[in-house]
Amino acid sequence: MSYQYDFIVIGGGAAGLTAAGMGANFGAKTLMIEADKLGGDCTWTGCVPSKTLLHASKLAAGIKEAEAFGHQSAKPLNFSAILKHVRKVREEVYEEADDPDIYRDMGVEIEFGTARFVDDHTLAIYNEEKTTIKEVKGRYILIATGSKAMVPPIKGLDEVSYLTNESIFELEEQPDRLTIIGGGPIGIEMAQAFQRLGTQVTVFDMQDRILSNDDEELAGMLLKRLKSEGVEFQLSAGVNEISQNEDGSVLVHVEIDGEEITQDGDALLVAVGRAANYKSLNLDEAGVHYSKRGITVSDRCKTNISHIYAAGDVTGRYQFTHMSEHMAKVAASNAILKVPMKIDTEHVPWSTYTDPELASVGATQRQLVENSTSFETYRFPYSKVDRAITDGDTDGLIKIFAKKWNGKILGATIYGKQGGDLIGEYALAMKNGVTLRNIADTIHPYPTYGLGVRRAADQWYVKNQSEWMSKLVKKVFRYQGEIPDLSDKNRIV
Ligand SMILES: Cc1cc2nc3c(=O)[nH]c(=O)nc-3n(C[C@H](O)[C@H](O)[C@H](O)COP(=O)(O)OP(=O)(O)OC[C@H]3O[C@@H](n4cnc5c(N)ncnc54)[C@H](O)[C@@H]3O)c2cc1C
Ligand SMILES: NC(=O)c1ccc[n+]([C@@H]2O[C@H](COP(=O)([O-])OP(=O)(O)OC[C@H]3O[C@@H](n4cnc5c(N)ncnc54)[C@H](O)[C@@H]3O)[C@@H](O)[C@H]2O)c1
Repeated sequence: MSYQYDFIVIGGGAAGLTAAGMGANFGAKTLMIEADKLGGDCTWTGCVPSKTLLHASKLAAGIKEAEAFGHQSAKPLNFSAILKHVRKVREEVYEEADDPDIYRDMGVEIEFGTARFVDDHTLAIYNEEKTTIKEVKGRYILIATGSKAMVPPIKGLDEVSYLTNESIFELEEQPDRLTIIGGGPIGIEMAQAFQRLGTQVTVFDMQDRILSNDDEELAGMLLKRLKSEGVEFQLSAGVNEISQNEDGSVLVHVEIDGEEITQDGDALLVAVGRAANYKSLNLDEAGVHYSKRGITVSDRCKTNISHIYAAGDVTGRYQFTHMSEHMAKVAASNAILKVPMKIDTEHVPWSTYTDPELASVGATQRQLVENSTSFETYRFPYSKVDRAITDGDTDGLIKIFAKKWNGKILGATIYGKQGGDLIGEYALAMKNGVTLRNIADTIHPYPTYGLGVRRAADQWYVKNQSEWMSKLVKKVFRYQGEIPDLSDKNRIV
């Protein structure tokens, strides 16, 4: 069979862009098909606008803090100007990283339109009027069509106006009161951003905690911080119904502990998870297997059809930009280069970009306990990180889960300033077999937050210091001092 293309990539988000670039780089005749604009969720409706808004809200909080130091107050903030700035930054990122010409220069051909399978090697590309523009055949095909906000089956939701990540960054007017359903990363980041910009935020979650994929203790610290900033939380809250007042405000009817409460808000954000984008693809024509969660792939990002791969959010596995890129690399390596590569499931880092940040890598404490893995927890509070003290925010804690006898790191989690950046050091260490002892013995500059990473690793030495060894040293060298009390298991040095 002859194919027009060696490699066809459907979707031009983080996964698609990475894979298409790789394909062209290795001489595969590559076509990328995109239904909208290159850049996908991350650039337009996800990471970039959310992180820009969080930064704007951090500045707003900083202005308030500066007033306490005697600085003159700035002008009241202009919400629509802030949102305009958010949208401008998106354009900048697009021009710098996602502009089609960047990819054309790499040798990638691009077609704008929606792709659907005609058979397992053929795709029809159609426009908004549903007219087929052309049909293309590819030897290898990568599906990277991402995800969109999941709409939960709550009574009345389809009759009210509500926001998702696709519409929240298009707001022109600031809501006085914002109700958020969902205490996951999207709900929590937006809760802090809007609260700091002056909106009264209330978050509802059906679980009894927020950020359920993160360490319970650290997520609890973040919850406390957000409450202290004025965000209201209703947890273990099952939303029964949603309705709208005549003035446009949205009523959320919730049951908590058997009691009905009604929350009135000027706007409602629904952030209860993601739904994979596969319905437009006609997967049955290609025989590709999928479930409600997304397209089923192996650890090599291969579907059940040997020449069709899938990567990123559409697989429903790890819904992060860096994992979309990583999966795309795995898929392209296997398809184009025939280099067997698997998804690195053991060293996945993630971070929620609140202030302070909450970041993790590797196994969580809960996973280790569930798997009956033996481990020790090494803790180090930000109140002992000098840089946190000089910056005036010591709210934070580093926790490392590691093997006691050799300091092998199994997982790490950080709640505190720069947590998202710091977690990369543990990811690098874990991936390359660097132990807590190695980190403890590595010189880190003073006074940085990174020094906290080293001092947390020092705790491995502290916990492994035994009384008999200290006594032996004292005896051999005939020292005169007292051996400190080493019996306190929670001693932090
Ligand atoms: C508010 C928010 C904040 C986030 N913040 C972070 C963060 O800080 N860090 C992080 O790592 N992750 C973050 N994420 C997650 C991140 O945005 C996604 O994991 C990532 O963008 C997924 O990339 P992707 O390539 O798989 O899909 P997408 O970026 O969604 O790209 C899929 C592309 O496929 C196109 N497409 C769909 N169907 C078709 C079709 N049939 N034919 C042709 N094209 C099609 C779409 O138009 C889209 O451009 C955030 C998400 C949200 C919603
Ligand atoms: N910083 C980041 O890396 C970042 C930021 C935002 C989003 N993301 C990605 O996007 C994904 C989606 O984020 P998300 O926050 O929408 O989803 P999520 O699945 O992570 O969290 C959804 C929350 O909504 C709650 N929920 C679900 N249905 C509910 C209902 N009917 N009533 C009340 N609560 C309900 C769940 O208990 C959960 O806590 C994340 O998992 C993450 O992969 C990443």
